[in-house]
Amino acid sequence: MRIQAISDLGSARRLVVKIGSALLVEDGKPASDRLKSLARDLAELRERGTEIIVVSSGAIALGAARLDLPKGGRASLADAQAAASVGQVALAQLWAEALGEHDLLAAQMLVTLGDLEDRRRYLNAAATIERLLETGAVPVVNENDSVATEEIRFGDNDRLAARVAQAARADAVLLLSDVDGLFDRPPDQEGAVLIERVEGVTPEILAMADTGSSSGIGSGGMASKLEAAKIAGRAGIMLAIVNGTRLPPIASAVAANRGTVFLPVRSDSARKAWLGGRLACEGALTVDAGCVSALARGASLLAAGVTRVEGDFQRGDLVQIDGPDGERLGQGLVEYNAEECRAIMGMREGEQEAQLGYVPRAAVVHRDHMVRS
Ligand SMILES: Nc1ncnc2c1ncn2[C@@H]1O[C@H](COP(=O)(O)OP(=O)(O)O)[C@@H](O)[C@H]1O
Ligand SMILES: N[C@@H](CCC(=O)OP(=O)(O)O)C(=O)O
Repeated sequence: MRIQAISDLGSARRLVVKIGSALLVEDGKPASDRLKSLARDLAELRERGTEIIVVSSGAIALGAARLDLPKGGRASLADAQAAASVGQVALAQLWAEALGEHDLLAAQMLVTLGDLEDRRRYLNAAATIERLLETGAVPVVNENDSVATEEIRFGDNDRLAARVAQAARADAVLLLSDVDGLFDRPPDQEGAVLIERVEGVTPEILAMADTGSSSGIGSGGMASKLEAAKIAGRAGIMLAIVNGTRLPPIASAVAANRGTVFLPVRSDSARKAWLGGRLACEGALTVDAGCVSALARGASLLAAGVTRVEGDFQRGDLVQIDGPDGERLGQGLVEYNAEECRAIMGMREGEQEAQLGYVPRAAVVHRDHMVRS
């Protein structure tokens, strides 16, 4: 069944539920009533046949309090990593107890960006989730903050939740936040209006989100939720943002049918969805206007159309593809390393072999390994 509305969520075959720090941690302590109420909601969904995967924030907020470290953006990376190490133990214990009250077994999965960027590791994570669900356990996922560095981390569990939903082939992602959904401007501004339904995360939609978290605890903000909606949408997965402050968090939101629903506008193949949801480009190729038209027709990216090469990437790495004005056109797996790309850019096929020293490949980025933004 395609999930088209918040009121449909109870019919989802497989649902990823993400809960932010601002809901789970209050003044450095667990919001126990809310966690217990959420666990009851999840147990009821399970009873009715929905498989559940939880993505839970809160490790840094809990750990920072226990270590008496600065919270939010003021914390250093080392502080955040130390806090996450301490907080994750507490967070896992809280989930084990809350789900255990309903005879549900919590299964902790800590993932790094690389676990979902690398295709082999992505499929490995997908297999683990599948096996856990088969056993009846409830995967409780968080970023492995204690080892994530600035450059290679999700940094927010919204996009992580969308990537987990892709890997798990879920029907929907539910982001529980401290706001009713996406408003046409930051909700504290005069006249802000709730956007109830979005089909396609356009630049206009992205512009509505003021980055950063209002709670000062969370790190995702609305911008990361919109990026998450784009990632989910590529895989044909609906994403909803609802207010999780009311108890019971999910049942209240489903009954009210209030929030923002992002409906998928395409359904790439599983591999293309994985490729489109990748977040870590190792370089960028700028192409000319002729190439922009060719890519729009579904062609591969040829060296003749490349006007600029940025980064120091290897063959097989993910690179961003930009138009002449810097607009992001898409991303894909590059067939040459950066040095070779610089050597053959702008050249027709016949000129390339002399530069490469071997017969050139069909394209710089083949259309089968490319997704458009
Ligand atoms: N256009 C917008 N619509 C809704 N919320 C917005 C918007 N722009 C900024 N925000 C802020 O984003 C916050 C939600 O993000 P965040 O605090 O990270 O929550 P979470 O802990 O769920 O990730 C809201 O509390 C709100 O103040
Ligand atoms: N991995 C981090 C959560 C990062 C995050 O996305 O937080 P939030 O914006 O509160 O959902 C933690 O456990 O604290």
